[in-house]
Amino acid sequence: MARPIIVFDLDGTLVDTAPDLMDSLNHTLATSDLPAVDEPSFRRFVGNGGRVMIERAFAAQNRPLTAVEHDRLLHVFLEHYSANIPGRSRPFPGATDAIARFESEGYILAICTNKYEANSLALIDALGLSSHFAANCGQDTFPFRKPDPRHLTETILKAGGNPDRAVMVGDSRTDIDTAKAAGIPVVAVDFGYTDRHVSAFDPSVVVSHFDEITLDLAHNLIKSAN
Ligand SMILES: O=C(O)COP(=O)(O)O
Ligand SMILES: [Mg+2]
Repeated sequence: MARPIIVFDLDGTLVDTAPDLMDSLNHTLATSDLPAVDEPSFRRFVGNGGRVMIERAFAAQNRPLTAVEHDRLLHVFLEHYSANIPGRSRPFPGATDAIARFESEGYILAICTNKYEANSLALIDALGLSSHFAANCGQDTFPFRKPDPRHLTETILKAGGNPDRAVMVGDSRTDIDTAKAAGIPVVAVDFGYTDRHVSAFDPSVVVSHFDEITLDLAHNLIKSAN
């Protein structure tokens, strides 16, 4: 039987990137004379990549944003963010133990993120975690991205996995919608970046710590999905 696969979202799930994303967003907004966003606002803006984050920050202040300015700001954001990797970003408590747990059980591990692929690769590398992941697919890896379910299914295939023997772990509505559209069970963590509690989006299960993502839980989710 094919090896099972566990696919992690990155920002707000595997790694607490909020301090750095927020620094870069605020640096970017300052170049347009917009005030800095606070943490609760940031949590509403993140989840669909840098371009959408900037768009939402402008919309929240009722500030118009031209396409040219949007492009310029995305460039400023990405320059600042990529120059500061890994910054203060660290894996969430229990994340590296969970990686070891699933790896030693023979699971394939992968990342499916709406970060740009280069930034996802650089961050995971800077944290010394690259060797654990068979695939690390960002918003620009394929011509589609979360919530398009193909971002998840193609990540699984690229990692050498089988979508019928897969489980996703994510922190946002985007992840949950993606996994559900792909017919793949999804564990929602409740410590990530979302303005509404993840239970509102009807994931397979909600956990508050990586220790709760046991081998039994993953096994049962995969079994019940088939
Ligand atoms: O950077 C974002 O906006 C989202 O990234 P994620 O898909 O890893 O949560
Ligand atoms: Mg996320």
